[in-house]
Amino acid sequence: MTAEIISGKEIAAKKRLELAKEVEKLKAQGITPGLAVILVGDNHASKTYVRNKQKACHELGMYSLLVELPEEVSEEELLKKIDELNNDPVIHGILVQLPLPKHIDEKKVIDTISPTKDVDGFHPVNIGKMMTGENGFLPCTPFGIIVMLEDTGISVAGKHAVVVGRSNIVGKPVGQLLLNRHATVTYCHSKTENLKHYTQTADILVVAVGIANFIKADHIKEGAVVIDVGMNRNEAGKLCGDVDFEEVSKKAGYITPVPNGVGPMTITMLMYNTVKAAAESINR
Ligand SMILES: NC(=O)C1=CN([C@@H]2O[C@H](COP(=O)(O)OP(=O)(O)OC[C@H]3O[C@@H](n4cnc5c(N)ncnc54)[C@H](OP(=O)(O)O)[C@@H]3O)[C@@H](O)[C@H]2O)C=CC1
Ligand SMILES: Nc1nc(=O)c2c([nH]1)NC[C@@H]1CN(c3ccc(C(=O)N[C@@H](CCC(=O)O)C(=O)O)cc3)C=[N+]21
Ligand SMILES: [Mg+2]
Repeated sequence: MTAEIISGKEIAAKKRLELAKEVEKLKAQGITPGLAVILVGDNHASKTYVRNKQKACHELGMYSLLVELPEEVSEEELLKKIDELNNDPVIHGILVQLPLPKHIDEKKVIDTISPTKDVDGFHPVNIGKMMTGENGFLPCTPFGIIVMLEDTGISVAGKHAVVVGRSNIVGKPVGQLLLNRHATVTYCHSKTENLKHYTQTADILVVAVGIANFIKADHIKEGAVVIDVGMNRNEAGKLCGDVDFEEVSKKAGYITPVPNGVGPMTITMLMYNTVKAAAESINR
C-alpha cells in the first residue's frame, strides 16, 4: 500500500479562508482580533515559529503584537507583562513561546495568563474544560490533528488510537481529544516496554517524541493512519519528523508529512482560538 498524504498545508489554507471571513465580520463590529506573542531570549527555532504565527495573523487581517524579552528577564517582569496584556482590550489572545529559560517557572507563567485569553489552551481551567467537554480553548496541535482527521474523512469512533509521547502540550491532550471522539486510546512513553507491541495494533498512530525518524515501517500496521508531530533536524540539518517517512509511507494508509503536515495546522488553530477569543470578548 502507498499511503495517501494528508496535506496539513492545504487543509490549513482552506480553514484560513473561512477564518478570514470571521475576521471581517468581527471587524465590521469594530473588533480586530489581536494576538500577543511573548518570546523570551533568542532560540532560533522559536523565532521561525513565531514568524509563521505573525505572518498568519497578518494574512487574516488580524492584529499581532510581538513582545521580545531578553533571556535574562526576571520571572516577575514576565508575569507583570502578562498581567498588562490580560488587561489590554486590543489583545484577545496571549501566547508565551515555550520552552522558557530555566530560571522562570513555566507553571507560574501559564497560570498567570487569563483563561479567557489562553489561546494555547495550556491553562488548567482550559485543560479541565477539555477533559469534561466544556466550551474552552483546545490546545492548538492536538486540535489541529483532530481537524485534519475530520477533513480527510477518517473516522475515530471505535478505533484504536496509540499516542507515543505524553507531554502536556501534545501527547496527553491529543489522547484526550481522541477519547472525547470515542477512540480507544493507549499512551506510550519512554518507560513503555515493548513499544512495537502497542504501535503495531494502532489504527491511528500519533507520534510526538522529538527523535528524528524514530518510527519505522515495522512499528506500524498495514494501512494505519500515521500522524507525525515531530519537528527535528536530521544529520544533514534538514527538517524532519519522528516518523521515517520514506519507509512508513509505503505501508501506511494515510500519513502526514514534515514539513507541511501538523505544523501549519497548529498555527491555523491558534488563529481559530484567537478569533474565538475576540468573538467571546463581545459578550463580556
Ligand atoms: N508540529 C507542531 O506543531 C509541534 C511539534 N512539536 C514537536 O513534537 C515533538 C514532541 O514535542 P513535545 O511533546 O513537546 O516533546 P517532549 O520532549 O515534551 O515529550 C516527548 C515525549 O516523548 C517520549 N519519549 C521520549 N523518548 C521516547 C522513546 N524512546 N520511546 C517512547 N517515547 C519516548 C517522552 O516520554 P517521557 O514522558 O517518559 O519522558 C515524552 O513523553 C518535538 O519534535 C517537537 O518539536 C511540538 C509541538 C508542536
Ligand atoms: N506556547 C507555545 N505554543 C506552541 O504552539 C508552541 C510552543 N509554545 N513552542 C514550540 C512548539 C512548536 N510549534 C510549532 C508551530 C508551527 C510549526 C510549523 O509551522 N512548522 C512548519 C515548518 C516550519 C519550519 O520551516 O521550520 C511545517 O511543519 O510545515 C512547527 C512547530 C508550536 N509550539
Ligand atoms: Mg508539519
